[in-house]
Amino acid sequence: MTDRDRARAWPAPAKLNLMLRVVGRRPDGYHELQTVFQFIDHSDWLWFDVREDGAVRRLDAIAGVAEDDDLTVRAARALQRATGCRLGADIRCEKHLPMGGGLGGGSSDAATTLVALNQLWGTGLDEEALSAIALPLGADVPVFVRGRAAWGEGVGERLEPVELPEPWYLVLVPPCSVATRDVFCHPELTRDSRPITLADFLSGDVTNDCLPVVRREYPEVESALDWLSAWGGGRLTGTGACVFAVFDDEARALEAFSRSPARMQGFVARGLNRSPVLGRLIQG
Ligand SMILES: C[C@](O)(CO)[C@H](O)COP(=O)(O)OP(=O)(O)OC[C@H]1O[C@@H](n2ccc(N)nc2=O)[C@H](O)[C@@H]1O
Ligand SMILES: Nc1ncnc2c1ncn2[C@@H]1O[C@H](COP(=O)(O)OP(=O)(O)OP(=O)(O)O)[C@@H](O)[C@H]1O
Repeated sequence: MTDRDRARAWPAPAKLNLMLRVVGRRPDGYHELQTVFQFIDHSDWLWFDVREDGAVRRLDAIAGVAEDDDLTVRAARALQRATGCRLGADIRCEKHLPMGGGLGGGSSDAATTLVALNQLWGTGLDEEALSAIALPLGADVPVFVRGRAAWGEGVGERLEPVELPEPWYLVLVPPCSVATRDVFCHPELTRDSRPITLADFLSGDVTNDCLPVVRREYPEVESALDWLSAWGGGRLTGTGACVFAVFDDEARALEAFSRSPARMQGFVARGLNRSPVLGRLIQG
């Protein structure tokens, strides 16, 4: 990335679900969850050039995702529809976050697009209005728009900001992709967990109800979790495939990563209670 590119780039950070309980199912098939979201400083990067002709174009292809299905393009068009804005955009996206990884990469790309174009187009929507456009794009998009670590309920749209420790995480990316829909459709998914409180989570209840199903269906996830057990235990983010372990300092996380088997992809990242998108927004 050149210095000029870096100055104009917008981050789309990953999230981790530090716990995930499935506490019910709505009539439309969506699942009622309890979860805790925290951002990490590992991001996709996006660039926007405003167009006067109203067209929305994606300049970098993403394998397996058609331009009209791309969440950045859908987000830009949703913002145009909601505001009547006649401007368009050329959108570039440098992907670093794995797809189907449970890191929310596509959702974060969509949220950054909403926040950035709201500023660049001068459409002036507040956080509440942007979140309302975000939810139909995906259950994870609102938390990225709001940009604060949160306790989430409903399908993830009822969000309460939380201040958490900001430890270091070793995130392993198993060589498989997990479709969120497949996990939520699985006959053996536990759907009636007892709801807990934030205090329960803070005192150590970090269950992810998707784990037993994902562990069984994806041996690659199981072996990453087994390997992390030597480092205090691994957790699944969202519906996977990524798993993570928590460390007090970066050096120890890097040491663990350096000892992981060669076939294990991954990275070390810091937990963040504020999304870097908020900082980029202030910068203009
Ligand atoms: C698992 C999480 O990542 C936790 O943060 C999210 O709940 C998933 O969010 P997402 O990837 O934005 O999910 P969406 O794109 O809205 O939904 C994908 C599919 O997963 C299922 N789905 C998703 C979320 C939810 N609470 N219940 C569901 O049953 C639905 O079948 C849906 O068709
Ligand atoms: N810009 C985009 N980046 C990534 N995926 C996209 C994008 N646009 C659409 N998609 C689609 O969204 C799907 C989910 O991608 P995403 O990166 O959000 O996975 P994920 O991290 O597992 O999501 P989640 O944690 O929200 O379940 C992809 O498989 C792809 O088909």
